[in-house]
Amino acid sequence: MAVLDWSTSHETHTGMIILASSSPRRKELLQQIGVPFLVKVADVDETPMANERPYDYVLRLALAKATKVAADSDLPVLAADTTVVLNDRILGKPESEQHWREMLQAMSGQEQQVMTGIALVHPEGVEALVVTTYVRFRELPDSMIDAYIATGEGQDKAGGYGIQGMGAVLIRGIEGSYSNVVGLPLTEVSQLLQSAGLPFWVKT
Ligand SMILES: Cc1cn([C@H]2C[C@H](O)[C@@H](COP(=O)(O)OP(=O)(O)OP(=O)(O)O)O2)c(=O)[nH]c1=O
Repeated sequence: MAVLDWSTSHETHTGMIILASSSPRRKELLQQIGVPFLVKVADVDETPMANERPYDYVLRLALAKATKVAADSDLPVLAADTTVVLNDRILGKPESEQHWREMLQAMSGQEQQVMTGIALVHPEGVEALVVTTYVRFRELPDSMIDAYIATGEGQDKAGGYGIQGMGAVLIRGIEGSYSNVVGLPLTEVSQLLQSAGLPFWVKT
């Protein structure tokens, strides 16, 4: 398969979609499975609604991002939203160093869920779903939390860590999709594209 930087290519191409995301991780993941795409960023308020369940929250935001970008686009639009869920509570991106430390302390030795909502808006309709991965953290001594915060790595990420980076050492194990934790569940994305009739290299 030829390697092209689809995300910066502006030539029209069969199967081209728009990725409605500012996330470099999502861009890399979509490139990884050979989907041709352009990037358009969806500016959406990510504040949870009062008493909103995490599942409903990630689904709502994925749909909001996809439909916002689709309003000005002719191509199919894919969007996603990832959050970390601990005891049914949404842990978003750290708002301060204190908040970040508290999140890591709360996740120490615990199992959390990482939920990603994905939405695809295409000429035939709108499809959306949520994928959940279970992530178990090791016990984190305060010295390790301090050292991880000092790396700055998890600051822009849900839950304040990145499994794909140094954050890998915080984790005892996962059950479910790895790419889902990084921000885009690739198996489900491929299934969504196929069910919408979009050309994809996996033939079933
Ligand atoms: C838990 C975890 C999250 N993340 C990332 C995935 C998402 O990019 C981010 C969660 O924030 P999101 O709001 O889902 O995404 P975003 O703000 O980065 O991008 P956009 O809304 O424009 O699509 O956290 C990791 O990269 N690694 C991890 O281990």
